Amino acid sequence: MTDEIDKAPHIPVLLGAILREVAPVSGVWLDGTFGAGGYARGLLEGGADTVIGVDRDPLAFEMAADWAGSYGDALRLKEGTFSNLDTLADEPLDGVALDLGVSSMQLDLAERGFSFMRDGPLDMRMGQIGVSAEDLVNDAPEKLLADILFQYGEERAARRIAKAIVAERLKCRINSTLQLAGIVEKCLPSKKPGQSHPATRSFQAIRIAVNDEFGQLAQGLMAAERALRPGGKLAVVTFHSSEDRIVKKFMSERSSTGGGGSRYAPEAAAKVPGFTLTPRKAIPPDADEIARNTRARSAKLRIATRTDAPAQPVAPETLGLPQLEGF
Ligand SMILES: C[S@@+](CC[C@H](N)C(=O)[O-])C[C@H]1O[C@@H](n2cnc3c(N)ncnc32)[C@H](O)[C@@H]1O
Repeated sequence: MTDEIDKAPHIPVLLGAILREVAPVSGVWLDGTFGAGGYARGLLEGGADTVIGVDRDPLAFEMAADWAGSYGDALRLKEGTFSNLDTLADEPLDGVALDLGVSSMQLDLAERGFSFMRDGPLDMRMGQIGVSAEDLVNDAPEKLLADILFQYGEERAARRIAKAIVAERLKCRINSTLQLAGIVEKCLPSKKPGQSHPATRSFQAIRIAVNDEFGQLAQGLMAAERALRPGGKLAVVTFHSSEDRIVKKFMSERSSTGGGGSRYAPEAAAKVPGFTLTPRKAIPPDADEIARNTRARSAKLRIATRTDAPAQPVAPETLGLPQLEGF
């Protein structure tokens, strides 16, 4: 099955910027999105003593089998989700890196069902457990489908597409990627040159729902706060605005002192920041990186440095996580 994977080397996004910003790299890092191993290798070559490579997709480790051993004990691979990354590390961490989304290996394999360009079963699960895209598309109530398309894909035609999906599934089960892409395409004006494929936002939304990507991210950021030692670095690369909003809100909430108590509201205790923002703003890829790798176009890197304050959970509302009724 792995023959379908494009043999062109995977180009890790914003890895150079991470290595530059956190320099000198040292100690134990956890790469929570191992994928093709680009970050893990970069961190090891850049000075990390150990990298714990985590991925929810066992394919990532299958694909690394021919090179991972050359790093000996310095590279430890663990199948799992980064939402509980603190339980996957045995020692306080010097760094956590997250490079969100799907890998090109996953997109390349038609049978994984991520791509509207390749016909395959409507699966979209990064790990091989849980509800698939086929289950969601055929069983979810119309309102929930519309909410998913709107909230997770920012798809303005969400209601129209959800209605078309429900009409189609009354006739036959929707079970292939091209079948779903066709339904979406019929609801939208045809693609003009330079525009993305009409099904892009719907596929993104359904993938995010199937893999609970926003919930994973929120939990993963809190788990990183628990796992990092004082001075440890949290580096997160996102690819769309909803993901970046969650990271930005988390980092801003956990790096603020929140005004603290005042004579009018003495009960509002000052917050003790778990991170400082280093740097304060998101780092985009430079023109060279975008020219080399179009996937980097929409990427943003945010980095925060752990303080010695105890870790504190952050409520989902504070992070602006969409609350979907019935999901
Ligand atoms: C964009 S790729 C990472 C590419 C990697 N940085 C590299 O340079 O090769 C994202 C990877 O993260 C994995 N992933 C996504 N969400 C995850 C989660 N919540 N827990 C663990 N792995 C996850 C996916 O399965 C995929 O392999």
